[in-house]
Amino acid sequence: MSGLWNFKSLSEGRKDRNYYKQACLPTDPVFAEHLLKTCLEKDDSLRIFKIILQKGSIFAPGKSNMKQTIYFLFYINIPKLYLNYVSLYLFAVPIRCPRRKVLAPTFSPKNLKAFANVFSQESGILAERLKAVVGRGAFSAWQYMTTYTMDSVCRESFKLFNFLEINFPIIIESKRDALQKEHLDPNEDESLLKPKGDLKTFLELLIEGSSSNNGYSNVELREETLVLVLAGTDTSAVGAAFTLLMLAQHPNVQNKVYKEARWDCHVYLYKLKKRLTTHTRLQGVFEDSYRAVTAEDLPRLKYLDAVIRETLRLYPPVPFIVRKVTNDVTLRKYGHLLYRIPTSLKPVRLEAKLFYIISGSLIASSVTLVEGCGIFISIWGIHRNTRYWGNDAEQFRPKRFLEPLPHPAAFMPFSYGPRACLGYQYAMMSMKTALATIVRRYRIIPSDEKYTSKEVRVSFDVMMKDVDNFRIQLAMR
Ligand code: HEM
Repeated sequence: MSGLWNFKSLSEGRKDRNYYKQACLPTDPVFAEHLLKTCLEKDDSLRIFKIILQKGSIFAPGKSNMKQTIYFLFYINIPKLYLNYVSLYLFAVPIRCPRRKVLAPTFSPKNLKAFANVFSQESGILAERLKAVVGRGAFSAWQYMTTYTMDSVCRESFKLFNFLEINFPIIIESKRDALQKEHLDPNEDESLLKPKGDLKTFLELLIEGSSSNNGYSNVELREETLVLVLAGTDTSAVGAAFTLLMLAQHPNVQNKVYKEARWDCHVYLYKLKKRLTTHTRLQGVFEDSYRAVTAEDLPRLKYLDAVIRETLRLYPPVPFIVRKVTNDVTLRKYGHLLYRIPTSLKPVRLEAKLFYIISGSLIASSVTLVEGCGIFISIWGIHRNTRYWGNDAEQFRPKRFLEPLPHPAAFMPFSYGPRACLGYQYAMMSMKTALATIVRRYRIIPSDEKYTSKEVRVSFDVMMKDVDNFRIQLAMR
């Protein structure tokens, strides 16, 4: 990951203060939190994605209207970190990002509950597919996990192949018509485009959310659906695949996850049996560990939740976020540390009054990031910052997530602030369902049993991945 630090930086010095024109790489949550709440535009270095996704949510302009420096100075002077958080939240003027406004209700609790059925069905299919590799030595889990997330998202989006063809406007129009018709006549037969049951596709939910004048146009609908497909597939697949690696390398952790899933299953079964004495034909479905995971199970799988979070801490699928400064932002000293700039980024002309050199890094009393400056928030660095996570920051220890966070922004795999990931809960539910289903059926073993704690080597291309392609083995329970 060191490559992340080797980009070129040019600093334009201005008198009395430190000005950074090009690069800023905070690894401290205090600064990251401030920057993520004040700098809402994506940097131009991401223009290749802008070309693909056009103005889709991830790159849509975000309007920041916070008086950043004042709030920041206010909250860094308050000693209790959680108070800092509350004060910033209360003082921040709400952000208006029209694209996000329409997209956000798609992830309402009601819709999420309905999506859980899809995860459950797709996890069952995933577990069946994995049967083919059980007991047959090492294989790459990547293709299985990415098929699972792609199938789940696409079932909720619409038929991907239709989407790839040019007839997207026709699909939208027919869906608009169908929804309107349904609205007028609720007894009408179900549209062929609509999946069975309560579940609405992402596209239908977005069209519904676009019924007012401020809703999406057809072009915007296409952009947002593409955003959901791209943002929601590989990210969750990477998260789940890294968790499989961690479970393979830490058998004790895996045992706890397994016990939690089984125990939970029994409690559920017990309650269900009491209720279902007359519905005996259903009992067989729930009698063994093959029972599908339901939306109600997910909140109870607390240890699994901690395991996934600890994995995302050590191996965040999106290891850094790129933003652009649109108004000068000043970061000031707090505690003993101000701002760490790797020596390779040492500016040519720096005119601050106070400098500290700590182990090859330059620490200044205040840093002003000028308009146009690109910011790389290092999620990787924040997640391994020993100041917050302790000296064992590099260790896999899921128990940390059963305790309060050391700082609200110390854990941010889904980013932080007004432009944080919209699919956060969706992703957690999807990963939990798949992992709980796999662990209940199979024992996960490292690709080479001799190296149980082999260090994971990562590479970075758009997302962070395992160089060895997430290789594991499976055995029947
Ligand atoms: C483990 C899985 C995931 C991770 C690690 C992840 C991470 C992220 C990160 C870091 C950002 C923000 C980038 C920034 O702050 O500039 C983001 C934005 C976004 N994500 Fe996710 N994501 C995940 C899953 C999903 C899923 C499943 C969906 C939807 C189905 C989704 C939809 C979005 C959208 C729409 C945005 C743009 C939000 C905005 O700019 O207003 N993500 N995600």
